[in-house]
Amino acid sequence: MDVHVVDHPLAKARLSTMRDARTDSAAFRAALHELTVMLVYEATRDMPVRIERIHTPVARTDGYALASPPLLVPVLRAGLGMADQAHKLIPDAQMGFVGLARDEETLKPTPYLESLPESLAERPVMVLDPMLATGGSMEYTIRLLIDRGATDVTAICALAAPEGIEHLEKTGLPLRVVTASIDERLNDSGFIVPGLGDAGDRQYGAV
Ligand SMILES: O=P(O)(O)OC[C@H]1O[C@H](OP(=O)(O)OP(=O)(O)O)[C@H](O)[C@@H]1O
Ligand SMILES: O=c1cc[nH]c(=O)[nH]1
Ligand SMILES: [Mg+2]
Repeated sequence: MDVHVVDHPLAKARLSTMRDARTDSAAFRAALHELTVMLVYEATRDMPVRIERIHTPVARTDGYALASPPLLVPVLRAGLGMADQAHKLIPDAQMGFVGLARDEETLKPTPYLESLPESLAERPVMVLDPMLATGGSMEYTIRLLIDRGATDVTAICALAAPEGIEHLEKTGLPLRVVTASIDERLNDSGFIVPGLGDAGDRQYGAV
């Protein structure tokens, strides 16, 4: 599995704002928006482009666009905070939605929403979820996509736990992960350490 850590001072700065317990919801959402732009920018770096001739006011030249804009799939709730920014960068993208809530005791994802195109054959997919902890929610989401024929899946996460990366690696699922940090570990409650707390609660309030 290819894991790409976006090790950039500006990404680190946004992530630090998100980590800081003094950051309020509005500032947390703003930092996640900006970090998402950086992560999606890096994740799309090697995507194939379509070239067509265009006219500038001065001359003819090559114009570029993504050959196959990805399907964006935010994982609710926390991934919603990445959806608009990713969509602004890739306006031609379609969007699907998956809703999962992790059980606090078992740490297993409980699905409550699935809105995806029937076939994803030949379509790149970008899953948006700020947190990759045990990896259970990401594995569940990836399996939904693969069941629909997806073969080119990238998970975009603000941060990840080593345990979650290892778990996904062991599944053998075809997947690429782009993240701003691989943190130290998970604690006994399944939270990432040092992490940033509950990414859904920090954006939208506790449920
Ligand atoms: O890797 P895992 O151990 O599965 O944990 C990661 C999941 O936990 C968070 O969602 P949560 O279940 O808290 O739902 P929320 O976004 O509604 O807060 C996060 O956004 C991931 O989806
Ligand atoms: O640290 C964590 C782990 C899972 N989900 C979160 O929102 N935060
Ligand atoms: Mg949550």
